[in-house]
Parts: sequence; C-alpha cells; structure tokens
Amino acid sequence: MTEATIIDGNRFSAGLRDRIASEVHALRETRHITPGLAVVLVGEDPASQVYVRTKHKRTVEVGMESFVHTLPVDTPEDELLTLIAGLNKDPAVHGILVQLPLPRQIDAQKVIEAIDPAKDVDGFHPVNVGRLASGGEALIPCTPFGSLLLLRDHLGDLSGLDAVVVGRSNIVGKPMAQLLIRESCTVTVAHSRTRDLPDVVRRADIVIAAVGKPGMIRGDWLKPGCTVIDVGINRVANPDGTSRLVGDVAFDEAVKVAGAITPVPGGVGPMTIACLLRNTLVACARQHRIALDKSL
Ligand SMILES: NC(=O)C1=CN([C@@H]2O[C@H](COP(=O)(O)OP(=O)(O)OC[C@H]3O[C@@H](n4cnc5c(N)ncnc54)[C@H](OP(=O)(O)O)[C@@H]3O)[C@@H](O)[C@H]2O)C=CC1
Ligand SMILES: Nc1nc(=O)c2c([nH]1)NC[C@@H]1CN(c3ccc(C(=O)N[C@@H](CCC(=O)O)C(=O)O)cc3)C=[N+]21
Repeated sequence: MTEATIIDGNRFSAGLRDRIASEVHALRETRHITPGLAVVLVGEDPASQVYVRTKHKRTVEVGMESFVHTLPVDTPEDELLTLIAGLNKDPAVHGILVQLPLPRQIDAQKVIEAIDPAKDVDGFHPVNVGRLASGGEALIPCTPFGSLLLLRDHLGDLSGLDAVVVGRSNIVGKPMAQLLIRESCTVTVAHSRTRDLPDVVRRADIVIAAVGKPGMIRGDWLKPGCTVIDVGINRVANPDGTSRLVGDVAFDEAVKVAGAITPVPGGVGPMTIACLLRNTLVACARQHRIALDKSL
C-alpha cells in the first residue's frame, strides 16, 4: 500500500512568509509604514519562552517591528491591563498577542477583551469570534487559519467533504469548525464526551486533531485516503532522558492509511507563526485603510 503524502508546513509557511515580506517591503517603500507586533509574555514557562523567541525572530525576518514585553510571573492583573491599554494606543503597534496560558491571578478572558479588536492578531476577542461566526471582516485565529491554508493547498475545493474536528477549545477547535463550515464542509465537532470517537472519526474525509493527548488518534480509526491535520504539540520523554515533540495522531500508523498527513514538528506549528505575521500585516493595512494582495 502507498504511504500518505506528508504535508510540509515548513515549506508552505516559508513561502507565505516570503509573500508577507514583499508586502511589508512595499508598505515601507510606498507608504513609509512598518507593521509592528507586540508580544506579551507573563512568567518564565520554558515552552512559552521558546515560542516567543521564535515569533520575534520570524517577525524581524519579514521586516516588521517586534516589541516583546516580558513580565514577572506574579504581575497583578491590573498591571497587565494597563500595559495593554498603552499598546492599544501606540500607533507603532498594529498587532498585540498575549501568550497563553496566563498565571492563575490573571483572568485570561478579561485580558483578551481588553485588546483592541482591530489589533487582536490572535482573533480571540469576542468581536472577532462573532465576525468569524457571522461572516464579517474578522481577524482569524492563526492555528485554524494555517490548518485551512494547508488543506486548501492539498485538496483544492473542500465543499461537500465530511470534516471531523476533535477538540472544541476557543483557540483551535471552535474556530476551525467555523472555517470549515465557511468552506462548505459537513462539520462534526467531537470532544471528551463524544460517544464512540473512533466511529465518528472513521466517517471523515478531513480529520483535525486538536486534543493535547499524544498519539490518541489511531491508524485504524481513519478512513483510507483521508487528510489528517495534526494540531497537537506534545512533549514526550525518550528512554534516554531527552524529549521530543509528537502530535495527537499516532503518525506511524496513520501514514499507512491516510492520503495525506501533517507531521509534528514541521506541520501546523510553523503555519501558526506565519499566520500571526499575516494577521499583523492585515491588521496594519486595515488600520491604514490600505488594500492588500488578495492572496494573503
Ligand atoms: N500547532 C500549534 O500551533 C498549536 C498547537 N496546539 C496544541 O493543540 C492541542 C490542543 O490545544 P487546545 O485546543 O488549546 O487544548 P484544550 O486543552 O483547550 O482543548 C482540548 C480539547 O480536546 C478535548 N479532549 C480531551 N480529551 C479528549 C478525549 N479523550 N477524546 C476527545 N476529545 C478530548 C477536550 O474536550 P472537552 O472540551 O470535553 O474537555 C477539549 O475540547 C495541544 O496539544 C496544544 O499544544 C495549540 C495551539 C497552537
Ligand atoms: N496567545 C497565544 N497565541 C498562540 O498562538 C499560542 C499561545 N498563545 N500559546 C501557545 C500556543 C502554541 N503555539 C505554537 C506556535 C508555534 C509552534 C511551532 O512553531 N512549532 C514547531 C516546533 C517548535 C519546537 O521545536 O519546539 C513545529 O511544530 O514545527 C507550536 C505551537 C502558539 N500558541
């Protein structure tokens, strides 16, 4: 039997970042505007520090300005809200991302709602959530949008396909379902209370795994030839004491059944960062009422 096509998120995201870099260059040359992204990290979680460093590097690479704010783990909520109010007003900042999860003393929903929806490049503010659901001009959450770009690139038109999204979080599962509805898929959202998950997954032409459980989705749950987008990022221990990243799908099994699959790492992860830059560019252009290339 032939093995699944490996969907290369590193390659696709590099292409997207190139297109973004050209637009950023053009904005600078023609309008003297440089898009700026502010990233706020509260605390010293090592995984979050790695993401924030990677985001900074990629932001600078495409010619944007990067403002990183690192706050101590015991920062009071009102201090973070004051910082956000300042970033909302700062004309050099077009996008704001507050790295999640936040420490206990801070109400994440309150923080998300404090961000100006026009600068909410995560797409988590209720205004953007509502616009995505009702068809307006939203900023779209990066991970689902990146996943959709990979699906469209691989499958072309998605209309009429059966899609199963495993996971219903606000940051991945729910917005992914909204995007797939918009693409005219028939969408099922599964979660921890779903009965007979293997049977639900077996119906899908498109499987989106966003659970956070290493290798939970097994090869024999998949319809032969289906397309699998593995959003999961799980760090697991190797026998020798080192660690590695794995997805929510048992890759070695799935690759024998699926038609195409995203690897972890090198699949959805790099797309998330490229889409964050895309959203920053889109937010900047909208703030200045400038039209952008439709391909973005
Ligand atoms: N590649 C990337 O850029 C990103 C990757 N991620 C990764 O994606 C994964 C999911 O993240 P996130 O959405 O934030 O996670 P959450 O923990 O917020 O949500 C997990 C979802 O999975 C569901 N779930 C848990 N256990 C089961 C089960 N046994 N069967 C079916 N469903 C189950 C939960 O159901 P219920 O609602 O019933 O509890 C919940 O809806 C994680 O591995 C995370 O690291 C996240 C963001 C970006
Ligand atoms: N406000 C907010 N917005 C986010 O978008 C957000 C967040 N908080 N908190 C954490 C999650 C997770 N996330 C990832 C981004 C990139 C990779 C990524 O680039 N992964 C690489 C591997 C990186 C490595 O090797 O460690 C890959 O999959 O190839 C992964 C995960 C964004 N998140």
